[in-house]
Amino acid sequence: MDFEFRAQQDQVRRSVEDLFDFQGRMIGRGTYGKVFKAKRKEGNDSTDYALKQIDATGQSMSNSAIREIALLRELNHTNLINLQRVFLSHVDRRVSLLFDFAEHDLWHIIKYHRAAKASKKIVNCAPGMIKSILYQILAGIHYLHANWVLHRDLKPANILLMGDGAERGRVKIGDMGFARLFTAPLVPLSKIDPVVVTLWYRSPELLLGSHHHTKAIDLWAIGCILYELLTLEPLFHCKQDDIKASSPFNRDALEKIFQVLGYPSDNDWPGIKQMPDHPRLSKEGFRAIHYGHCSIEQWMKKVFPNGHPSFSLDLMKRFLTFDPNKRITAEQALNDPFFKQTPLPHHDAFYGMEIPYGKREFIIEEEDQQQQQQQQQQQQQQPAVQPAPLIEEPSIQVTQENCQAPA
Ligand SMILES: Cc1ccc(-n2nc(C(C)(C)C)cc2NC(=O)NCCO)cc1
Repeated sequence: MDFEFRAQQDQVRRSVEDLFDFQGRMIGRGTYGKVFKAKRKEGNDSTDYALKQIDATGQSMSNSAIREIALLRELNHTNLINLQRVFLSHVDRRVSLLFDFAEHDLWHIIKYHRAAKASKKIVNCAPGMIKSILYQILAGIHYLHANWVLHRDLKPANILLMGDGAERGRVKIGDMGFARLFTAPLVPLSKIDPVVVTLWYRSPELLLGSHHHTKAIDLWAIGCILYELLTLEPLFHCKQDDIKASSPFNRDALEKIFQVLGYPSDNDWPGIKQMPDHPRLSKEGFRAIHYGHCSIEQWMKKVFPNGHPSFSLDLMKRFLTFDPNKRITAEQALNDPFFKQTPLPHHDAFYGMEIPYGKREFIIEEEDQQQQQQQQQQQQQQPAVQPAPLIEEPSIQVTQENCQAPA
């Protein structure tokens, strides 16, 4: 290495700390890094950025950083998160990725509407909001699939939406890689298991041990997200006990899918018998007869006895098709008549409404928490405050009474 040239470069090269202010403004933490809300220190650029700091000390971390940079620099679509710049710091072996900052995401938006429903607070949403969000998700995923890129972990937390500004209401699909992106600020980050993943959006072929990740896997997840946007409840809500150790076969997740869709017949999914874990279905006591009365029509009739003004059950069924080879593609979904009916999808999903959702909250680092708690104790001479429990979604059975999803 030309150490003299490198020393010269280091002199002129400005570090991310020189250029951006982000200390104490962490908005996410996960398997390989932290994400901060950052602002330029100089000039009159008042834009907010998301700064992802990856500790590339370990081999796997630097491999994931390389993979992320290599992928994102090849992608360019209005509905995908945009990698603006990369900073490499030799000193602390840290990689910093600068992204557009998205104020909102579907995890928070759904949580907001659930809380409003629970407290019987009416929230005015534009009639076409869900349709616009769905259309933009499909547009972003269609672009990924057209470039032979699969997402593999679509879920509400990975569907970002821009706040007020030039791209107001624009969906930006990301991959936050956070098992629990947002926690109660008082929970020490070290208590969060970064590996726990949610099964709620996982397709039946993956649950039956398929080793082939396909585009259809992403479309199943979109069907689950659509349902959750409409009802504010996860469609296939199942216990998330120790998923790390278990095989892809998850009894609870499959049980929930069969309860909603019924048990797949050989005609529904001829290829089910070739699934690696198909033999476990009968061993684990699954019988078609147990689900004879179950179907998505029955399920939706229970949830929306009078139908729902802004969605198409046919389209929902096309996403939630057992056989991945029969499942709708992103391109077919974008061309569905649903998107040609008023209200038409809009590039601003919040078009025609005020944005009621709060701004992102900063996550307090564990050491800061301890410092804060010590200060609180000193002030109050009270016993140590126990960390608040993780925010877990309470599961409530969706009924017509409590199902007032955003229109
Ligand atoms: C290792 C790795 C982590 C994340 C990504 N990734 N992939 C995408 C898609 C949705 C455009 C495909 C986006 C990202 N990365 C991010 O969204 N990064 C922002 C905060 O983590 C890729 C690779």
